[in-house]
Amino acid sequence: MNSTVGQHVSPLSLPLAQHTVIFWILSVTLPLVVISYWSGYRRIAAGEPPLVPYLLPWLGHGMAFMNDINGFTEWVRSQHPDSPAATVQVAGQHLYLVFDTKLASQIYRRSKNFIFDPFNLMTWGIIGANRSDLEILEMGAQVEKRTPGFQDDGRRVLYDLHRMSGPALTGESLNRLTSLFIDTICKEIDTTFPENDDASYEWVRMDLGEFVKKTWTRASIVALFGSHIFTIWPRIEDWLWEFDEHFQSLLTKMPRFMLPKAWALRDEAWEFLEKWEDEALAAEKRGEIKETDDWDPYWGLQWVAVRAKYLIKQGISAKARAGNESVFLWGLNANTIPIAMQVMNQAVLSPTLLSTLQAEISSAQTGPNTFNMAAVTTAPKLKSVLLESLRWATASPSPRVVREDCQLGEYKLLKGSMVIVHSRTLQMDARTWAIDGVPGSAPEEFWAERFLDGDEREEENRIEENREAETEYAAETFAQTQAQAQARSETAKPHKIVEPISGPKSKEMQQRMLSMRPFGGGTTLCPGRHFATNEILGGLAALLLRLDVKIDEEALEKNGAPVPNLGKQGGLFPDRGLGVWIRRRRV
Ligand code: HEM
Repeated sequence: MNSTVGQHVSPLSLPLAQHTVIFWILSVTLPLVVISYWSGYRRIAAGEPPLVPYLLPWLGHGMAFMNDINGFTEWVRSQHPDSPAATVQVAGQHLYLVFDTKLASQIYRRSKNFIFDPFNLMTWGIIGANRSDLEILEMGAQVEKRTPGFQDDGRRVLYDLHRMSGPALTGESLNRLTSLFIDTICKEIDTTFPENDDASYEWVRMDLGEFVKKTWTRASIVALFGSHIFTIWPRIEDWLWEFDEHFQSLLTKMPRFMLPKAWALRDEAWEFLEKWEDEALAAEKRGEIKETDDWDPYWGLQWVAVRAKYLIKQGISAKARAGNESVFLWGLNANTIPIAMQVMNQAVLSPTLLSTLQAEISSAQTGPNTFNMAAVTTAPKLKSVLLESLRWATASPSPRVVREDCQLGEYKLLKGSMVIVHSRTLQMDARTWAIDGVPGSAPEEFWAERFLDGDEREEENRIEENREAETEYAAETFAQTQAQAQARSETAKPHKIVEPISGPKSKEMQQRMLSMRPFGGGTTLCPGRHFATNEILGGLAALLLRLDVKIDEEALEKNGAPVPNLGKQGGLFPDRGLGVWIRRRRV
């Protein structure tokens, strides 16, 4: 046999030129690898969380981290299964991955030292803020070090935007937003399955996830950004999901020739969102929008108009405003819609679960097609399915920068390093979630009954953390005393709107709830969580009151049941379609 394929080739049999190349490669890289190992271990300061070894000097675990945060964090956890935190090296910096619920809570509470604003400013820079915008945005922002020549004229844009969202997404404004959303869902369903058309009552085959994705996306855009935006930007829904695929890569700040699609999507958003704002302002000038309107087709929800006009007044450029709207538009959908798809899939995958949920919806019904939202969102089984979907299918990494050297539990954390609480690691820890003798309770399983015990205490814990963090944030932003800042935070404190759902909570459940972090915590605790709950469970109720849905058994057998696709952050999409039969329900 002449072929050398599969045969061992001795290095000695290589030509001299190749020997020389190998010699040089080895003499350059080997010392680097050795130094990197040696210095890597030594560079860890006394008391820092244990360092995970790495090969490439400076870059460290950077590539693995950027390529697959979820897989990488899971791998780090497997290297340090009993450690509350671990250190990894990313682009010359230490990054602490936190796996312990108590440490996570400390990070969220101590908002003065574990700061989020550097990420906020970085995102603004990527989506269009110019130098002057960044100077304005830095005023009052919590940063590790100030830009040279920094001046503060008292503007507080990041803080003000942050404080506006709480009131807009709770109370009366939340109710209005929810009804706009549910009305659009109902209209969309009525358009696809008209009530007075016999054909609507025949079974048709569909992919359930795609139907939910399309309908829910349209409804949330209409509710928040109005209906006129679809005329200006007919491709908006396609843009949204393409941007979702590419946003992460923009954070690497690689040049356009390396990320042409990602930058083109950002530019597309600039073009149409600038136009959206111009046309809304023009409609206002023409007197088509009254100041008292809480929603209009041009701006959408009043809060969105108020935010946009606030940014104009603060001197933020048109591109930065458009970029900011694009990230908002993306963020509010990219988390919620995948979870809505997961909830819907799980509801129909088990006929027993489906009929229990239908029974809960029936008892919340107020008319043939209407229901009481509070009764739906607090019904035990519906709530448990939502919480289980959030546990099973979110990967929300909350990043912070360490502002000063500090002690966190048993560890010393160094100034300038990054900390990440990766919700998924907590939500998938078998020691927290698996129950002896209950095989279905393994964390990788979707178990609809897992949260029947309730979640009231969880919401209280979050609000407590949030209040502490807000007080620190306000104290610093306005250079106030702790007492003044507390008074400011109290006036804008989040509403407690989650009701107890099924009696007292067991100790075990309270412990597990501390490991639920789909909505982050502290100052950045998601203010949209109540609206997300209404979108997902209210949307499910609206759909099940209008439509009969049953699984396409043949397709399920062929394709298998969907599981979360770990390829992104935040809400995780199902990894495959779910074929179902749908028809209009006879009432
Ligand atoms: C299931 C759905 C959702 C999930 C899992 C989710 C998750 C999160 C997380 C993890 C954060 C904190 C980010 C961090 O600390 O790094 C966050 C912040 C935020 N979310 Fe959500 N979110 C959801 C839905 C929504 C919706 C529907 C809205 C708006 C209508 C919204 C608006 C916001 C805003 C404005 C912030 C920034 C808060 C601040 O820094 O002031 N979210 N979300």
